[in-house]
Amino acid sequence: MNKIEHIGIAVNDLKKAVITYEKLLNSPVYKTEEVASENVITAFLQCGPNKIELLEATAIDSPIAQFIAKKGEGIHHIAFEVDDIVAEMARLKKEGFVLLNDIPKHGADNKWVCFVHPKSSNGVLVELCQEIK
Ligand SMILES: CC[C@@H](C(=O)O)C(=O)SCCNC(=O)CCNC(=O)[C@H](O)C(C)(C)COP(=O)(O)OP(=O)(O)OC[C@H]1O[C@@H](n2cnc3c(N)ncnc32)[C@H](O)[C@@H]1OP(=O)(O)O
Ligand SMILES: [Co+2]
Repeated sequence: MNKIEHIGIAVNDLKKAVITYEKLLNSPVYKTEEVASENVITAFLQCGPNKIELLEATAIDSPIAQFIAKKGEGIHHIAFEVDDIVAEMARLKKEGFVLLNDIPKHGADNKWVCFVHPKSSNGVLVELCQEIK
């Protein structure tokens, strides 16, 4: 894995969270994008070399709605950049990690993504991201 690609934060109200994080980071949102397959709407901010992804649920069965119902707003996942997501998925599967999708899914910000179950990674939901070229 190359580096942390983004940190995902689950929020109740994206518009309000954008105002808060733009003030906090002193940096504007550079992209908002709905990902219908995940039932989320996202907003991205840059903080130096790092990215923050704010996520609001667009449906009650969204993973974000379920997370907030159980744990409240907060850090939802850490995403790591990889060069070859299929190879990395195979490596992690062989190491015994539980992958939440068998083939890469289309994520936000022009990425292929795959999730690792938080029970496999000490209570942290991990996302693998590969840029779509
Ligand atoms: C916008 C696209 C993309 C991007 O490009 O960046 C995204 O980031 S999309 C983000 C939203 N999508 C996802 O999260 C997809 C993957 N997530 C899932 O498949 C599920 O949310 C889950 C992780 C399997 C949890 O679903 P749930 O129905 O609750 O599953 P389980 O019953 O198997 O497990 C429950 C267990 O896990 C704890 N949990 C749930 N979510 C998280 C989390 N984000 N971080 C840490 N722990 C989490 C939950 O509290 C339960 O724990 P126990 O109560 O102790 O059993
Ligand atoms: Co993400």
